[in-house]
Amino acid sequence: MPDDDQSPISAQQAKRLFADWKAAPAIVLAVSGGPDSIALMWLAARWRRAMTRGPRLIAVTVDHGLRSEAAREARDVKRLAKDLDLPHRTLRWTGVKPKTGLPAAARAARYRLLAKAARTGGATHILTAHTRDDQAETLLMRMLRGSGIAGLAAMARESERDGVQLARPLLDIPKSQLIATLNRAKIAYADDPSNRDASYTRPRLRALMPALAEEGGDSRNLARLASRLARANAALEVLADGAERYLALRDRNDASRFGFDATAFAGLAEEIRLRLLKRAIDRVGHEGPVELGKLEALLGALDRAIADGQPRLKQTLAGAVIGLVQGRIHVDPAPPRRSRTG
Ligand SMILES: Nc1ncnc2c1ncn2[C@@H]1O[C@H](COP(=O)(O)OP(=O)(O)OP(=O)(O)O)[C@@H](O)[C@H]1O
Repeated sequence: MPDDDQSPISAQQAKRLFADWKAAPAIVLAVSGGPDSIALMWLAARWRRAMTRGPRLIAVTVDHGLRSEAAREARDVKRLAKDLDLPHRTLRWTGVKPKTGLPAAARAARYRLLAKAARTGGATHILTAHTRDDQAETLLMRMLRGSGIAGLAAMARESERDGVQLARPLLDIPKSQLIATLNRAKIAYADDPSNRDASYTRPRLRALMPALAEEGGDSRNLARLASRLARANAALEVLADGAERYLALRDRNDASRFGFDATAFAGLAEEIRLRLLKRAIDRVGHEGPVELGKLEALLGALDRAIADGQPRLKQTLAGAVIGLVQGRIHVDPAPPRRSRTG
Protein backbone atom coordinates (compact mmCIF):
# COMPACT_ATOMS: atom_id res chain seq x y z
CA MET A 1 0.00 0.00 0.00
CA PRO A 2 1.54 3.40 -0.93
CA ASP A 3 2.42 5.62 2.05
CA ASP A 4 -0.14 8.33 1.26
CA ASP A 5 -2.86 5.70 1.79
CA GLN A 6 -1.84 5.59 5.45
CA SER A 7 -1.41 9.30 6.13
CA PRO A 8 -4.01 11.37 8.04
CA ILE A 9 -5.95 13.87 5.95
CA SER A 10 -4.58 17.37 6.43
CA ALA A 11 -6.74 20.48 6.90
CA GLN A 12 -5.55 21.64 3.47
CA GLN A 13 -6.61 18.37 1.81
CA ALA A 14 -10.00 18.50 3.56
CA LYS A 15 -10.52 22.04 2.27
CA ARG A 16 -10.15 20.70 -1.27
CA LEU A 17 -12.41 17.71 -0.55
CA PHE A 18 -15.32 19.90 0.59
CA ALA A 19 -14.72 22.94 -1.66
CA ASP A 20 -17.60 22.10 -4.01
CA TRP A 21 -20.16 22.53 -1.23
CA LYS A 22 -18.91 25.67 0.49
CA ALA A 23 -21.74 27.81 -0.91
CA ALA A 24 -24.55 25.45 0.18
CA PRO A 25 -26.85 26.99 2.82
CA ALA A 26 -26.89 23.80 4.90
CA ILE A 27 -25.58 20.25 4.58
CA VAL A 28 -26.72 16.99 6.15
CA LEU A 29 -23.85 14.70 7.14
CA ALA A 30 -24.96 11.04 7.07
CA VAL A 31 -23.18 9.53 10.07
CA SER A 32 -23.69 5.86 10.93
CA GLY A 33 -21.06 5.84 13.66
CA GLY A 34 -18.62 3.66 11.71
CA PRO A 35 -15.09 4.91 11.00
CA ASP A 36 -15.80 6.38 7.53
CA SER A 37 -18.70 8.58 8.51
CA ILE A 38 -17.19 9.55 11.88
CA ALA A 39 -14.17 10.74 9.89
CA LEU A 40 -16.51 12.59 7.50
CA MET A 41 -18.11 14.40 10.44
CA TRP A 42 -14.80 15.22 12.09
CA LEU A 43 -13.23 16.47 8.83
CA ALA A 44 -16.30 18.52 7.86
CA ALA A 45 -16.48 20.12 11.32
CA ARG A 46 -12.79 21.08 11.16
CA TRP A 47 -13.25 22.45 7.61
CA ARG A 48 -16.28 24.51 8.68
CA ARG A 49 -14.55 25.88 11.80
CA ALA A 50 -11.78 27.28 9.61
CA MET A 51 -14.27 29.45 7.64
CA THR A 52 -15.97 32.63 8.78
CA ARG A 53 -18.99 31.91 6.60
CA GLY A 54 -20.15 28.60 5.21
CA PRO A 55 -22.92 25.99 5.27
CA ARG A 56 -24.70 24.94 8.45
CA LEU A 57 -23.78 21.32 9.15
CA ILE A 58 -26.40 18.93 10.52
CA ALA A 59 -25.30 15.42 11.51
CA VAL A 60 -27.98 12.75 11.07
CA THR A 61 -27.91 9.11 12.19
CA VAL A 62 -30.53 6.61 11.06
CA ASP A 63 -31.39 3.87 13.54
CA HIS A 64 -32.81 1.05 11.42
CA GLY A 65 -33.97 -0.80 14.53
CA LEU A 66 -32.11 -3.90 13.34
CA ARG A 67 -29.24 -4.19 15.82
CA SER A 68 -29.44 -3.83 19.59
CA GLU A 69 -26.29 -1.65 19.66
CA ALA A 70 -27.67 0.87 17.14
CA ALA A 71 -29.30 3.16 19.73
CA ARG A 72 -26.08 3.35 21.77
CA GLU A 73 -24.04 4.02 18.62
CA ALA A 74 -26.41 6.85 17.71
CA ARG A 75 -25.91 8.33 21.20
CA ASP A 76 -22.13 8.09 20.74
CA VAL A 77 -22.43 10.01 17.46
CA LYS A 78 -24.58 12.62 19.21
CA ARG A 79 -21.94 13.03 21.93
CA LEU A 80 -19.14 13.52 19.42
CA ALA A 81 -21.31 15.92 17.37
CA LYS A 82 -21.84 17.97 20.53
CA ASP A 83 -18.09 18.07 21.19
CA LEU A 84 -17.66 19.29 17.61
CA ASP A 85 -20.40 21.89 18.05
CA LEU A 86 -22.70 20.28 15.48
CA PRO A 87 -26.44 19.73 15.80
CA HIS A 88 -27.34 16.03 15.59
CA ARG A 89 -30.58 14.14 14.94
CA THR A 90 -31.34 10.44 15.23
CA LEU A 91 -34.09 9.21 12.91
CA ARG A 92 -35.74 5.83 13.39
CA TRP A 93 -36.93 3.50 10.65
CA THR A 94 -40.30 2.33 11.87
CA GLY A 95 -41.46 0.72 8.60
CA VAL A 96 -42.15 -2.98 8.04
CA LYS A 97 -38.92 -5.00 7.78
CA PRO A 98 -39.12 -7.39 4.81
CA LYS A 99 -37.87 -10.99 5.18
CA THR A 100 -35.93 -10.85 1.92
CA GLY A 101 -33.96 -7.92 0.51
CA LEU A 102 -33.51 -6.37 3.95
CA PRO A 103 -30.28 -4.43 3.13
CA ALA A 104 -31.90 -2.83 0.07
CA ALA A 105 -35.08 -1.93 2.01
CA ALA A 106 -33.00 -0.47 4.86
CA ARG A 107 -30.94 1.56 2.39
CA ALA A 108 -34.04 2.92 0.64
CA ALA A 109 -35.57 3.86 4.02
CA ARG A 110 -32.31 5.47 5.10
CA TYR A 111 -32.11 7.71 2.04
CA ARG A 112 -35.77 8.67 2.43
CA LEU A 113 -35.19 9.68 6.05
CA LEU A 114 -31.98 11.54 5.22
CA ALA A 115 -33.72 13.44 2.40
CA LYS A 116 -36.56 14.34 4.75
CA ALA A 117 -34.07 15.60 7.35
CA ALA A 118 -32.37 17.67 4.65
CA ARG A 119 -35.64 19.27 3.53
CA THR A 120 -36.67 19.99 7.13
CA GLY A 121 -33.29 21.53 7.93
CA GLY A 122 -33.12 23.62 4.74
CA ALA A 123 -30.18 21.56 3.48
CA THR A 124 -29.55 21.22 -0.25
CA HIS A 125 -27.05 18.37 0.09
CA ILE A 126 -26.56 15.09 1.91
CA LEU A 127 -22.93 14.07 2.29
CA THR A 128 -22.16 10.38 2.74
CA ALA A 129 -18.81 8.85 3.61
CA HIS A 130 -18.45 6.38 0.71
CA THR A 131 -14.76 5.70 0.19
CA ARG A 132 -12.56 4.47 -2.64
CA ASP A 133 -12.85 0.98 -1.13
CA ASP A 134 -16.68 1.17 -1.35
CA GLN A 135 -16.36 2.31 -4.96
CA ALA A 136 -14.08 -0.63 -5.81
CA GLU A 137 -16.51 -3.08 -4.16
CA THR A 138 -19.46 -1.59 -6.02
CA LEU A 139 -17.66 -1.95 -9.34
CA LEU A 140 -16.77 -5.54 -8.55
CA MET A 141 -20.33 -6.42 -7.53
CA ARG A 142 -21.68 -4.96 -10.74
CA MET A 143 -19.01 -6.68 -12.86
CA LEU A 144 -20.06 -10.01 -11.41
CA ARG A 145 -23.66 -9.29 -12.35
CA GLY A 146 -22.70 -8.38 -15.91
CA SER A 147 -23.80 -4.74 -15.60
CA GLY A 148 -23.63 -2.33 -18.52
CA ILE A 149 -21.45 0.75 -18.78
CA ALA A 150 -23.73 2.94 -16.63
CA GLY A 151 -23.67 0.36 -13.82
CA LEU A 152 -19.91 -0.12 -14.05
CA ALA A 153 -19.43 3.64 -13.66
CA ALA A 154 -20.41 2.74 -10.06
CA MET A 155 -21.23 5.60 -7.66
CA ALA A 156 -21.28 9.18 -8.87
CA ARG A 157 -19.55 11.90 -6.86
CA GLU A 158 -22.83 13.80 -6.94
CA SER A 159 -26.34 12.73 -7.91
CA GLU A 160 -29.95 13.63 -7.15
CA ARG A 161 -32.14 11.61 -4.82
CA ASP A 162 -35.61 12.41 -3.49
CA GLY A 163 -35.18 16.07 -4.49
CA VAL A 164 -31.84 16.52 -2.65
CA GLN A 165 -28.26 16.37 -3.95
CA LEU A 166 -26.41 13.32 -2.71
CA ALA A 167 -22.66 14.00 -2.56
CA ARG A 168 -19.72 11.72 -1.80
CA PRO A 169 -16.68 13.87 -1.00
CA LEU A 170 -14.52 10.91 0.13
CA LEU A 171 -15.01 8.75 -2.98
CA ASP A 172 -11.31 9.03 -3.94
CA ILE A 173 -10.05 8.54 -0.40
CA PRO A 174 -8.99 5.08 0.85
CA LYS A 175 -10.57 3.92 4.09
CA SER A 176 -7.09 3.43 5.56
CA GLN A 177 -6.51 7.20 5.38
CA LEU A 178 -9.75 7.86 7.26
CA ILE A 179 -8.73 5.41 9.98
CA ALA A 180 -5.31 7.08 10.18
CA THR A 181 -7.05 10.46 10.51
CA LEU A 182 -9.21 9.23 13.39
CA ASN A 183 -6.31 7.52 15.12
CA ARG A 184 -4.22 10.69 14.92
CA ALA A 185 -7.14 12.74 16.36
CA LYS A 186 -7.81 10.01 18.99
CA ILE A 187 -11.46 9.71 17.97
CA ALA A 188 -13.30 6.45 18.70
CA TYR A 189 -15.71 4.81 16.26
CA ALA A 190 -18.14 1.89 16.20
CA ASP A 191 -17.44 -1.47 14.60
CA ASP A 192 -20.45 -2.77 12.68
CA PRO A 193 -20.22 -6.59 12.60
CA SER A 194 -22.71 -6.74 9.70
CA ASN A 195 -19.86 -5.36 7.55
CA ARG A 196 -18.28 -8.82 7.96
CA ASP A 197 -21.51 -10.85 7.84
CA ALA A 198 -20.82 -13.53 5.22
CA SER A 199 -24.52 -13.99 4.53
CA TYR A 200 -24.38 -10.75 2.49
CA THR A 201 -22.65 -10.37 -0.89
CA ARG A 202 -20.75 -7.19 -0.13
CA PRO A 203 -18.87 -8.51 2.92
CA ARG A 204 -18.01 -11.70 0.99
CA LEU A 205 -16.58 -9.60 -1.83
CA ARG A 206 -14.78 -7.37 0.66
CA ALA A 207 -13.02 -10.47 1.95
CA LEU A 208 -11.66 -11.11 -1.57
CA MET A 209 -10.13 -7.65 -1.92
CA PRO A 210 -6.70 -8.40 -0.38
CA ALA A 211 -6.20 -11.32 -2.81
CA LEU A 212 -7.20 -9.12 -5.76
CA ALA A 213 -4.84 -6.39 -4.59
CA GLU A 214 -2.03 -8.98 -4.62
CA GLU A 215 -2.75 -9.36 -8.35
CA GLY A 216 -2.67 -5.59 -8.89
CA GLY A 217 -6.42 -5.11 -8.62
CA ASP A 218 -6.33 -2.74 -5.67
CA SER A 219 -9.02 -0.18 -4.86
CA ARG A 220 -7.03 2.56 -6.63
CA ASN A 221 -7.11 0.67 -9.94
CA LEU A 222 -10.70 -0.47 -9.59
CA ALA A 223 -11.92 3.03 -8.69
CA ARG A 224 -9.93 4.42 -11.61
CA LEU A 225 -11.70 1.98 -13.93
CA ALA A 226 -15.06 3.11 -12.52
CA SER A 227 -14.25 6.76 -13.20
CA ARG A 228 -13.10 5.97 -16.76
CA LEU A 229 -16.37 4.17 -17.37
CA ALA A 230 -18.25 7.12 -15.84
CA ARG A 231 -16.52 9.32 -18.43
CA ALA A 232 -17.52 6.98 -21.27
CA ASN A 233 -21.06 6.78 -19.92
CA ALA A 234 -21.36 10.58 -19.81
CA ALA A 235 -20.19 10.77 -23.45
CA LEU A 236 -22.74 8.15 -24.49
CA GLU A 237 -25.50 10.06 -22.70
CA VAL A 238 -24.58 13.19 -24.68
CA LEU A 239 -24.78 11.14 -27.90
CA ALA A 240 -28.15 9.76 -26.79
CA ASP A 241 -29.35 13.35 -26.12
CA GLY A 242 -28.42 14.23 -29.69
CA ALA A 243 -30.10 11.11 -31.06
CA GLU A 244 -33.21 11.87 -29.03
CA ARG A 245 -33.39 15.34 -30.48
CA TYR A 246 -32.76 13.89 -33.95
CA LEU A 247 -35.65 11.49 -33.62
CA ALA A 248 -37.81 14.12 -31.91
CA LEU A 249 -38.83 11.37 -29.54
CA ARG A 250 -41.32 13.32 -27.54
CA ASP A 251 -44.78 13.57 -28.99
CA ARG A 252 -45.51 17.28 -28.64
CA ASN A 253 -49.25 16.83 -28.22
CA ASP A 254 -49.11 14.46 -25.29
CA ALA A 255 -46.11 14.32 -22.97
CA SER A 256 -47.05 10.80 -21.80
CA ARG A 257 -46.67 9.34 -25.31
CA PHE A 258 -43.45 8.69 -27.16
CA GLY A 259 -42.96 7.57 -30.69
CA PHE A 260 -40.14 7.32 -33.17
CA ASP A 261 -39.62 6.38 -36.74
CA ALA A 262 -38.49 2.73 -36.81
CA THR A 263 -36.18 3.09 -39.83
CA ALA A 264 -34.35 6.13 -38.40
CA PHE A 265 -34.12 4.31 -35.06
CA ALA A 266 -32.70 1.17 -36.70
CA GLY A 267 -29.86 3.26 -38.20
CA LEU A 268 -28.48 4.23 -34.76
CA ALA A 269 -25.77 2.36 -32.84
CA GLU A 270 -27.06 -0.44 -30.61
CA GLU A 271 -25.86 1.20 -27.38
CA ILE A 272 -27.70 4.42 -28.30
CA ARG A 273 -30.87 2.55 -29.25
CA LEU A 274 -30.82 0.79 -25.89
CA ARG A 275 -30.45 4.11 -24.09
CA LEU A 276 -33.30 5.71 -26.03
CA LEU A 277 -35.63 2.80 -25.30
CA LYS A 278 -34.63 2.90 -21.64
CA ARG A 279 -35.31 6.63 -21.39
CA ALA A 280 -38.73 6.29 -23.00
CA ILE A 281 -39.71 3.30 -20.82
CA ASP A 282 -38.45 4.86 -17.57
CA ARG A 283 -40.36 8.05 -18.34
CA VAL A 284 -43.75 6.48 -18.93
CA GLY A 285 -43.42 3.21 -17.00
CA HIS A 286 -42.87 4.60 -13.47
CA GLU A 287 -41.75 1.15 -12.25
CA GLY A 288 -38.16 2.12 -11.59
CA PRO A 289 -35.21 1.63 -13.92
CA VAL A 290 -35.76 -1.09 -16.51
CA GLU A 291 -33.24 -3.97 -16.41
CA LEU A 292 -30.58 -4.01 -19.10
CA GLY A 293 -31.09 -7.71 -19.95
CA LYS A 294 -34.81 -7.18 -20.55
CA LEU A 295 -34.08 -4.08 -22.58
CA GLU A 296 -31.65 -6.04 -24.75
CA ALA A 297 -34.28 -8.74 -25.34
CA LEU A 298 -36.83 -6.10 -26.31
CA LEU A 299 -34.43 -4.42 -28.71
CA GLY A 300 -33.65 -7.82 -30.27
CA ALA A 301 -37.37 -8.44 -30.84
CA LEU A 302 -37.84 -4.96 -32.32
CA ASP A 303 -34.83 -5.35 -34.60
CA ARG A 304 -36.08 -8.72 -35.86
CA ALA A 305 -39.57 -7.34 -36.46
CA ILE A 306 -38.20 -4.33 -38.36
CA ALA A 307 -35.82 -6.50 -40.43
CA ASP A 308 -38.57 -9.04 -41.26
CA GLY A 309 -40.94 -6.26 -42.28
CA GLN A 310 -43.34 -7.51 -39.61
CA PRO A 311 -46.15 -4.97 -39.41
CA ARG A 312 -46.96 -5.25 -35.69
CA LEU A 313 -45.29 -6.03 -32.39
CA LYS A 314 -46.48 -5.36 -28.86
CA GLN A 315 -44.61 -5.98 -25.59
CA THR A 316 -45.02 -4.81 -22.02
CA LEU A 317 -41.96 -3.93 -19.98
CA ALA A 318 -41.57 -2.11 -16.63
CA GLY A 319 -45.01 -0.52 -16.78
CA ALA A 320 -44.74 0.54 -20.42
CA VAL A 321 -46.25 -0.87 -23.62
CA ILE A 322 -43.83 -0.87 -26.51
CA GLY A 323 -45.45 -1.28 -29.87
CA LEU A 324 -44.39 -1.29 -33.51
CA VAL A 325 -47.18 -0.04 -35.73
CA GLN A 326 -46.90 1.15 -39.33
CA GLY A 327 -43.18 1.89 -39.20
CA ARG A 328 -43.33 3.72 -35.85
CA ILE A 329 -42.20 2.55 -32.44
CA HIS A 330 -44.54 3.72 -29.67
CA VAL A 331 -43.83 3.69 -25.97
CA ASP A 332 -46.95 4.28 -23.86
CA PRO A 333 -47.88 3.78 -20.22
CA ALA A 334 -49.26 0.26 -19.59
CA PRO A 335 -52.87 0.14 -18.41
CA PRO A 336 -53.14 -0.43 -14.63
CA ARG A 337 -52.91 -4.12 -13.73
CA ARG A 338 -56.21 -5.74 -12.82
CA SER A 339 -56.23 -7.15 -9.30
CA ARG A 340 -56.63 -10.93 -9.18
CA THR A 341 -59.29 -10.87 -6.52
CA GLY A 342 -61.24 -8.66 -8.73
N1 LIG B 1 -27.38 4.28 9.80
C1 LIG B 1 -26.88 5.29 9.09
N2 LIG B 1 -27.16 6.57 9.43
C2 LIG B 1 -26.66 7.60 8.71
N3 LIG B 1 -25.88 7.44 7.64
C3 LIG B 1 -25.58 6.20 7.26
C4 LIG B 1 -26.06 5.05 7.95
N4 LIG B 1 -25.60 3.95 7.33
C5 LIG B 1 -24.86 4.37 6.30
N5 LIG B 1 -24.83 5.73 6.24
C6 LIG B 1 -24.12 6.58 5.27
O1 LIG B 1 -23.96 5.85 4.07
C7 LIG B 1 -22.56 5.62 3.82
C8 LIG B 1 -22.40 4.24 3.20
O2 LIG B 1 -22.73 3.28 4.14
P1 LIG B 1 -22.76 1.75 3.78
O3 LIG B 1 -21.62 1.43 2.86
O4 LIG B 1 -22.94 0.97 5.04
O5 LIG B 1 -24.10 1.76 2.98
P2 LIG B 1 -24.73 0.71 2.00
O6 LIG B 1 -25.85 0.01 2.69
O7 LIG B 1 -23.66 -0.10 1.37
O8 LIG B 1 -25.43 1.71 1.00
P3 LIG B 1 -24.91 2.39 -0.29
O9 LIG B 1 -25.65 1.78 -1.42
O10 LIG B 1 -25.32 3.83 -0.07
O11 LIG B 1 -23.43 2.15 -0.35
C9 LIG B 1 -21.93 5.79 5.18
O12 LIG B 1 -20.57 6.15 5.05
C10 LIG B 1 -22.74 6.90 5.79
O13 LIG B 1 -22.35 8.17 5.30
